[in-house]
Amino acid sequence: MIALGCDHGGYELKEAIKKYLDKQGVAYKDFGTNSIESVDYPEYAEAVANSVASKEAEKGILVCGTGVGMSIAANKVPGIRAALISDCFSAKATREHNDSNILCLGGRVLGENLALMIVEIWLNTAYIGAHHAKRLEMIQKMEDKAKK
Ligand SMILES: O=C(CO)[C@H](O)[C@H](O)[C@H](O)COP(=O)(O)O
Repeated sequence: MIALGCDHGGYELKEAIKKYLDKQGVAYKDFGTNSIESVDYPEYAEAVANSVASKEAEKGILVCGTGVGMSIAANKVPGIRAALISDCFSAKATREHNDSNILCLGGRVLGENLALMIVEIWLNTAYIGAHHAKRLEMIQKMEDKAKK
């Protein structure tokens, strides 16, 4: 299951992503928001990040105006590797190298076609491990130190 969340700046793109996931038969849980009425993105970032960190969701997708606020907020939750992506190369690389578990997108930045291409690549690319695993372990150690 994919956890989805957005603020008012990402609402339209989140709805387009839902239609895409429906067509692909991919299950999702929509954590809102559910209109273009102004809301505060950290609330939705936290809900989606908690769903991913607790393993309720396999991955998450967050959309705000730029994707920046969502990525900053989601990355505060231990275990989250949220990646703000606006191109296809990085969509593939962040799955292969970073094992990113949340994709952040800018609803006011990306056209719908490019955004959906990024979603498709990101959802369908596997983490390759190998020498990248050491780097993820280093990030994990940073989180462990911050907890103390
Ligand atoms: O958090 C953001 C920027 O880092 C998002 O783009 C928000 O959607 C944006 O800040 C919302 O702005 P608004 O003036 O409240 O519409």
